[in-house]
Amino acid sequence: MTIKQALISVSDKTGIVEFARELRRLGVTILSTGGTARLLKDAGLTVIEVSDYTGFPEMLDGRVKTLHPKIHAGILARKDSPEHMAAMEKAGFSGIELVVVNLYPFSQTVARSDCSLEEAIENIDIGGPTMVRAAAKNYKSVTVVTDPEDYAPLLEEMKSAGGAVGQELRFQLACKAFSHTAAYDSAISNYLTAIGPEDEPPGQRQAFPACLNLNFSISQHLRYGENPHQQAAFYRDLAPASGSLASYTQLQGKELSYNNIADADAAWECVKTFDLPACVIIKHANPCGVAVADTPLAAYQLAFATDPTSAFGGIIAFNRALDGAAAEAVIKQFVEVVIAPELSDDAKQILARKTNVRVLALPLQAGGNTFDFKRVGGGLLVQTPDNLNVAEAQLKVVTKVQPTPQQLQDLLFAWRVAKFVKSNAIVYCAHGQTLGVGAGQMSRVDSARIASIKAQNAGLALAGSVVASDAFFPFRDGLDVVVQAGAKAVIQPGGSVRDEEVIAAADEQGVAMVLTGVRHFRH
Ligand SMILES: NC(=O)c1ncn([C@@H]2O[C@H](COP(=O)(O)O)[C@@H](O)[C@H]2O)c1NC=O
Repeated sequence: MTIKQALISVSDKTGIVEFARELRRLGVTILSTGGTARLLKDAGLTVIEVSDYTGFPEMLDGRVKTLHPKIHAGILARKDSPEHMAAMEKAGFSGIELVVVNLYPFSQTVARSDCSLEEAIENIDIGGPTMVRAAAKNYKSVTVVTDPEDYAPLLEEMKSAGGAVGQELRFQLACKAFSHTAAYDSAISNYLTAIGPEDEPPGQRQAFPACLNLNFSISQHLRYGENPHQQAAFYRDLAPASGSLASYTQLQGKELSYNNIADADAAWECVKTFDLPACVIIKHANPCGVAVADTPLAAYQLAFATDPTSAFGGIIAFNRALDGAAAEAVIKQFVEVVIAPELSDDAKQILARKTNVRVLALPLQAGGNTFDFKRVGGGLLVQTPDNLNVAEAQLKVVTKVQPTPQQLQDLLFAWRVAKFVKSNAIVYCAHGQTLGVGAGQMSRVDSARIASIKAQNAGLALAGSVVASDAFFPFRDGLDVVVQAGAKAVIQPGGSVRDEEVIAAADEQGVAMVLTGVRHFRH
């Protein structure tokens, strides 16, 4: 479909002058709205103002600019329909073969904490989506562009095809256009259904919209899901939070699997919470070894030592640049995925010896998802993420014995790890290293037993260790198990009806206990 006439009306004016200049070189007539037309004219381009074209001036503060039959008939007329063409001729209208529109910045506007409802409403674009949807519907006759990233490929195609655009690209751009307006309307619906009919101060807004619209775009089709008989795909947020897993760059290795991505996320979120150089090894969504040390190599060696059996086929994440020494150690074990903020050239070369190992580089930045989701039959559970990190000042010592400064440091480390272990979680630690992890048990006392068995299997002594419990001890039995195993200090939320009995048991056995006042269930 050869492009003779284009309509350009954009809020985001990135690259528009250069693009329009190339269109003019290809002999395209340009129709344009107020601000866009001014910009193009100032750049020396010949442009027809939409208001001159329709003979109808913009009105109502720009609420009506392009909403005119001459524009919409030009976009919606089917070139392959003799009836449409005859009707156009009778009306004296000409066709518009290219629509270049991007919308008022609604999401950016409402993201501002001082945005009023009135301002939000004025940033709801009406004429733009109308043209975009019309052009996308009529993609067999019209090309629609909503993203400046598409200017270059479109020009390339037009230049190579004498000013025409093929059906494949027109269809692709139409799909993108409908996704664009869907995401736009989703943002409006999410915003408006989260507030009342009156303009409320932003602080009083409900966090949860009455109608929750989610927009994700496909990042990759996966070979299969959690199991080979399940089909799967990975979708990314349209704008992933900074430093989140979806922003990874894969440097080498086999294609990521569904389980790889889930475990890589757990590893990355966990390792990101540490300030010191840290290493986290994940298996089946649980940390099987975590450590902080002076170097990535030392952190890896300590993390691996926690549970070498489970580390087999694990996902390993670092919060520091991976150097050659650490890479050399890592490739000695069977590893599925290695993640680091960056990798030295040495590390890259060493990992390249194991061509199957997936290596991901991810910017180490703060930021995370706004909501966590869990699908249940016929519904969706939504919550804010568990991004609470307890500080030393918030801890309450409840026993006669006070923890030593070293124990306090280890208790905080153990507490951070416990947050990433499936409940019921029991985590033994010492000197910035996990010694035994009990995960996902239905009873806390069993988790405590399993964690000590695992430490024993790894040849790690628990005498003098500290231990974290992700939620309170409902009875003294769990505490008795960890003390018997050798723990000398315990961190737990408190809040059980039997707290007194549990604290008395700690006093009786001469161990220190600190309460966090918050729990970290993870399911
Ligand atoms: N009302 C209309 O008829 C209308 N037609 C186009 N727009 C929008 O106006 C913006 C461009 O305006 P300008 O060219 O004046 O900078 C674009 O984001 C476009 O989507 C309109 N604005 C809002 O609805």
